[in-house]
Amino acid sequence: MSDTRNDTSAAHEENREETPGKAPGGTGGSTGIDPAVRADLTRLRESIDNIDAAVVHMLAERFKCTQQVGVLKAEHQLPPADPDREARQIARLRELAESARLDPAFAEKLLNFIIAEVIRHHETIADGAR
Ligand SMILES: C=C(O[C@@H]1C=C(C(=O)O)C=C[C@H]1O)C(=O)O
Repeated sequence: MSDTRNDTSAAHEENREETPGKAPGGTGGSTGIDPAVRADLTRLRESIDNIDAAVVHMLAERFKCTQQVGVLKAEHQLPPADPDREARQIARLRELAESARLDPAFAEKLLNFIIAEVIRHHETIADGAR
């Protein structure tokens, strides 16, 4: 069978005996890892941590803006969701994702996830204004 997910070869069975997440052939943890590989992993993980921090800060700023939009909408009896605006944002984000070599479907899912939370906030703000 060519589907490696269903591979029952001896090598595959051997790999399955290793603890998931641990380097094969060593004592486990980081002790068996080549120092050069360890250094690369550390460097990359430091960048990942910085990026994750930037994402959190950017999201926090975005939610500060959307909260203000929610207050404006509640004050002027506007609906929490604006599907036309969302469609334009999704089209734009998909294009940006493509040029950045990010999966556009993933970018769309992420934006929809964020927008759903924003709409929930706007509904809460509107409920409080009633
Ligand atoms: C923030 C707004 O409210 C909602 C949330 C959006 C968003 O998070 O980008 C976009 C459209 C609306 O459904 C808005 O109308 O601009």
